[in-house]
Amino acid sequence: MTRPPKRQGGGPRRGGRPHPAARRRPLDGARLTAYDVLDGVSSRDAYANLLLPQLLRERHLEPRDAAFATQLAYGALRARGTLDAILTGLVSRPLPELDPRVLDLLRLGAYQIVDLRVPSHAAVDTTVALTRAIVGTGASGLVNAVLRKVAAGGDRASWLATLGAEGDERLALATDHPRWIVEAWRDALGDEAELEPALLADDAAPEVHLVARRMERVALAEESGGEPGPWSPYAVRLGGGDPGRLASVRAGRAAVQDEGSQLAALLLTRAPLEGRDEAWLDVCAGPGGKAGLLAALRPDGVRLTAADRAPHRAELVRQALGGEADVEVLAADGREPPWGPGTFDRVLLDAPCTGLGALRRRPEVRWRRTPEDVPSLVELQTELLAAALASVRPGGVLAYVTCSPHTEETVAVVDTAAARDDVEVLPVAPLFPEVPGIARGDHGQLWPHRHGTDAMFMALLRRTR
Ligand SMILES: C[S@@+](CC[C@H](N)C(=O)[O-])C[C@H]1O[C@@H](n2cnc3c(N)ncnc32)[C@H](O)[C@@H]1O
Repeated sequence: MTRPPKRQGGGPRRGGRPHPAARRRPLDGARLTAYDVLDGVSSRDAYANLLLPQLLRERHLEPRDAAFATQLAYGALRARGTLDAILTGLVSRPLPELDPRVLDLLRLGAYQIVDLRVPSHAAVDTTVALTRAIVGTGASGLVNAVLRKVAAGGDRASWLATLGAEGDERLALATDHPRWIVEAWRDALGDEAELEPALLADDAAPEVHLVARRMERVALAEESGGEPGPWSPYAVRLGGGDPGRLASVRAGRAAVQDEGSQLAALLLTRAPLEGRDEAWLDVCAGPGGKAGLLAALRPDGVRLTAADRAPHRAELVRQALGGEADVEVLAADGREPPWGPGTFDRVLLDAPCTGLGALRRRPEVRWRRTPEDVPSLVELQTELLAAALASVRPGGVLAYVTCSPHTEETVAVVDTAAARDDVEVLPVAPLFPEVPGIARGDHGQLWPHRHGTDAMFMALLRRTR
């Protein structure tokens, strides 16, 4: 399996407002911005998907430079495992002993050489200039020498051959995933032939998906220049551009939302219900993506309650639902809810999780998460699910959703709940006849290589009494 060819980056360009490091001579704005993102992630635990847009706004990069900065920053963060494996053999000291700024500069330069195939003189010269400005002349010699060796080793395919990795180690390096995530995806997929395509799809930059919440999707497609999404009747997929500029998005009639998340909200609305259908609950609603779609899709007269434990996330939900009638937003812990048992007819539990299915959007998260994160999340998910089931009236339904396919966080959590004698599992796939390949046993599982969405898991449970 080969990686899709990636666009080549250009040479030095003019940037926007100068960085402190650029006082003496102008530096390449795109590469400097990418470096600042890598540095923020390494030194301050910043989130790239928040830091990068902030820097792009502040620096007023031209669209082409902004696109290159994004490709560089996200790509180098995703590829960290492979880049470090290459650099380890070329630096005399262990990588953690290097000045962290030098390590990030080496990663940035090496990424351009092995993955973007930027001409090596451009990649080396611009990185050496950045090193001189950011760290000092002393470090630039090391960066120059190491990057020349990276260039001499060729592209990623040549380097993988040189590193001699086999089996899961090769898969991990070829697809930019830590090995434990490779294993978790294999376990969840259950199909070895699909594993590499799945991981490669998880390593590609995602399209932007929009949701038409309070407007016709055809009008949104026209306004945005996008195409209707294949699965959700409300989805529009965009090839590029800044969705924040769209009048419909600014007015709240549309929003950015992965098509998989749209299907998760749709699942709750499609679940068969007997009797009353008046009260819906979104237990873990922040920042309000699915609650926004639920509010738009509910029949007249349905009251929507949306909660989140974190007050600032509840505030984001309030903003997302601004102007909607019959909604209540609460800052509340779903394990000790302020509402009574059996209050709701339909409940969505979009549980906090490792996010292993949404790695495309958060490039550094794959290296931040560890297997040790899983047990405490499973405990929280199990408690939240038990409490959420208590909030459903007999005959009512609950959708349990995670943006992770990890079996412990998904099937195993649902199995524990389904062992109760007042709960039955409802099959998901029959509710989505238009979505092939969604069944994971009785549950639903979307995949980036099959559906072009995040790897979203969904299960449907009914309270029998
Ligand atoms: C996966 S996110 C929800 C995403 C949201 N449904 C959307 O579509 O925008 C999980 C949320 O659960 C919240 N959360 C974590 N623990 C919680 C708890 N004990 N009770 C309620 N919310 C909790 C987190 O603050 C986070 O906002």
